[in-house]
Formats: sequence, structure tokens, C-alpha cells
Amino acid sequence: MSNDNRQEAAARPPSGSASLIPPPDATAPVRHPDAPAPGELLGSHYEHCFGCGGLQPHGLHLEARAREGVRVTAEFTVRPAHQGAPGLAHGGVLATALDETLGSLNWLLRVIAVTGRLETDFVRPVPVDSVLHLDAEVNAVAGRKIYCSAVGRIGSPEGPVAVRASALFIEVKVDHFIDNGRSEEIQAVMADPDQVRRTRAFEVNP
Ligand SMILES: CCCCCCCCCCCCCCCC(=O)SCCNC(=O)CCNC(=O)[C@H](O)C(C)(C)COP(=O)(O)OP(=O)(O)OC[C@H]1O[C@@H](n2cnc3c(N)ncnc32)[C@H](O)[C@@H]1OP(=O)(O)O
Repeated sequence: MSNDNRQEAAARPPSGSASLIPPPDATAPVRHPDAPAPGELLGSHYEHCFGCGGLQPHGLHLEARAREGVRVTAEFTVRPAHQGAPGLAHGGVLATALDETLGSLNWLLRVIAVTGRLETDFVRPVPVDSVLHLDAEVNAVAGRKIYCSAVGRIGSPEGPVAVRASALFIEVKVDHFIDNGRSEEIQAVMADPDQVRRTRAFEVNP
């Protein structure tokens, strides 16, 4: 994203409902010292995830890349399977791409968090075969609440804005998934020592 475009995105007034505006005691996000270096791919948090999983045949296969600060970028190619209107991306699919990109920011904080609220502006239609360039950052943190925003541009990081989102993620423990997930998938994940070690490491967030 060019400096001009980033300034334009940053300068827009906070949009959305009151619960997406950080409270006065919110603090600036702090990138974890063990976060992937700027430029590195973050990798998938779960191989069957619809947003980022490599083993999910119906998924979006998003690959988020760490940037400076608490910011990530990702590219999403709109396929024919993602259509809503003829030749155009479905809005719900675009919201998913935004949700996934925003969710990956928590890897830079080294916090496990889920989407509590996601508000999306659909600014212009996104044709099939176009590449949506997503750029997301955490704006503030207040206790377990993580306030973030994202923009998606068509064709290049400097392309026209197609979608914007503001979101609130809520930090959770691993037990959130163990207690609520279907036992079949939870047992499969628990049988993978790498996945358990990776996820548990996030709970000990110094
Ligand atoms: C072994 C296993 C391995 C697992 C390995 C994978 C691990 C890594 C997976 C990551 C996955 C990411 C994937 C992409 C991102 C998704 O798509 S996540 C999926 C979609 N989201 C969900 O399913 C979340 C469903 N909702 C919930 O479970 C619960 O409502 C929540 C969000 C955990 C909150 O419940 P809670 O913990 O009881 O918290 P609660 O006290 O209600 O709220 C805390 C604060 O947040 C505020 N808040 C809560 N919800 C909202 C809201 N909707 N609007 C405004 N404010 C809210 C509350 O007002 C409260 O504020 P304060 O009073 O503190 O000021």
C-alpha cells in the first residue's frame, strides 16, 4: 500500500457501532517479541480452516504475511466458486476473507482470540478472477478486547478500495475450542502434538 493510500485509509473517521470504538483506557497494541518477522508468512492456524487451511478443498486458502507493527497483508483470488451475482464475488465470502485476515493479526500479539463483532462496508463490486489485496492492523487493545480494521483493494495494494471492515476480537483460552468444538475434530487436533504445543504456547503469553 502506498503512503498516500495508507494515509487515506487511516484518516477516515472511525466507522461502525459504538462497541467497535476503543474505550479511553485502551492501549496501543504490542507486537510479541516472538512474532514472525515482517515479510514472513504466518501459516495456517488449522489445516481444515475455511479461511486459511491448506487441506480445505472449498476454502479461500488465504496466506497472511506479517508486516511492521501489528499489521498483516494477504491476497485473495476470487474464484468462480465464490460468486454471488454473475461474475461477482459474494459479499459473505468477502467478509470471510476480511475476518480471516483480521484474525491472523492475533498471531502477532501471540493471543488466541475469536471474532466477537465484524462490520463490513462493501464499497465496490469485486469481479471473479480479480485479486483482492487485504491490509489489516490492530488499532487498540483493552483487556481481552482487540480492536482492529482492514481494507481490501482490487488488483494491487494501491488499487481501488472494494471492502473495509472494523472488528472486535475477544481473547479466549484453548478450552473455548475444546469445550465447544465437535469431539471428532477436537480429538484429531489433540492427537497432533505440534498443534497442541503451538496452541498452548499462546496461552503462556508473557
Ligand atoms: C486444541 C484446540 C486447538 C485450537 C486451534 C485453533 C486456535 C485458533 C483459532 C482461531 C480461529 C480464528 C478464525 C477466524 C476468526 C473467526 O471466525 S472466530 C469464529 C467466530 N466467532 C465465534 O464463534 C465467537 C462466538 N462467541 C463467543 O464464543 C463468545 O461470545 C465470546 C466472543 C468468546 C465472548 O464471550 P465471553 O468470553 O463470555 O466474554 P464476555 O464476558 O461476554 O465479553 C467480554 C467483553 O467483550 C465484549 N463483547 C463480547 N462480544 C461482543 C460483541 N459481539 N460486540 C461487542 N462487544 C462484545 C463484552 O461486552 C465484554 O466487554 P467488557 O464488559 O469486558 O467491557
